Amino acid sequence: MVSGGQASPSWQPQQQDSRLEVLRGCTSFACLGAAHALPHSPGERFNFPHFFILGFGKSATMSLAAYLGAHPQAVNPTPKEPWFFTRHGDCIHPNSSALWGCDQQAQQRYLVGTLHLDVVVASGLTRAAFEASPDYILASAAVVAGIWRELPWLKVVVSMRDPISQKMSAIVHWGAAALMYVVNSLYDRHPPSPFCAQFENLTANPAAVLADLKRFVGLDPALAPGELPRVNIRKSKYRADGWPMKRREYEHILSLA
Ligand SMILES: Nc1ncnc2c1ncn2[C@@H]1O[C@H](COP(=O)(O)OS(=O)(=O)O)[C@@H](OP(=O)(O)O)[C@H]1O
Repeated sequence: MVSGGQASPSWQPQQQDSRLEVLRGCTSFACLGAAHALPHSPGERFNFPHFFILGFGKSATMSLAAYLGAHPQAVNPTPKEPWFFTRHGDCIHPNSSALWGCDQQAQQRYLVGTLHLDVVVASGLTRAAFEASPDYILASAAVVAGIWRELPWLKVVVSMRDPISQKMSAIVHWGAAALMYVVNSLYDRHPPSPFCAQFENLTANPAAVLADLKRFVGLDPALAPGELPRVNIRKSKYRADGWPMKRREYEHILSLA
């Protein structure tokens, strides 16, 4: 067993340990790693955490997170956007040349308080914890490598949108056309490859894209909510009738795209 949830690098799972037993009480990524080195027992369905949703701004990321979060097998994070690896986990230590790692107490808060490890363990790994922090998609190579080092089993969902309409939406919502980068190749390189939810396909044919998405993350399609919600809809809040775009505005968007 892992004492206090702290798996030391030399710790080796005993034959009688099950993944679930090791996970119970884990308070560190090292402990999660030790648990995931053990095979699933029959009936266990998910890893912990199981997937991240990484969306480019204005690509229906919040609707996707709401859709998957409404699935009875999903466990929603608290808060919805934890920003753990980039802001709140004390993961990047300035003035240090060592590999980054996240603060130990912050890891515990994240695994237990944010991702609800106890709920997932109580379900016998039949529920999937996830999170959706928008800025992970733009994180530095060091942060992305760190995420993979700590959670190599993670499944990644990326939402994307045609850059022109993405920027128009950003101008309406935020007053500025946010830059959009290509998916960090480090996400791309790590198996399994991310699932790309392309906004135009998703909104034109939600049933087909959502069916593929549920297959990818392993949530039971029979239990899924019926429809993709409409979160952050421009028409309900902002400039419902659009605005006469100036040529220089359009050229600016084109230059960003
Ligand atoms: N179900 C559905 N159908 C059609 N369109 C949808 C849907 N859900 C979200 N959206 C559109 O996605 C835009 C908001 O995206 P995000 O939630 O990713 O925005 S944010 O970056 O998190 O603020 C925003 O785009 P615009 O309306 O073009 O501004 C939403 O309208």
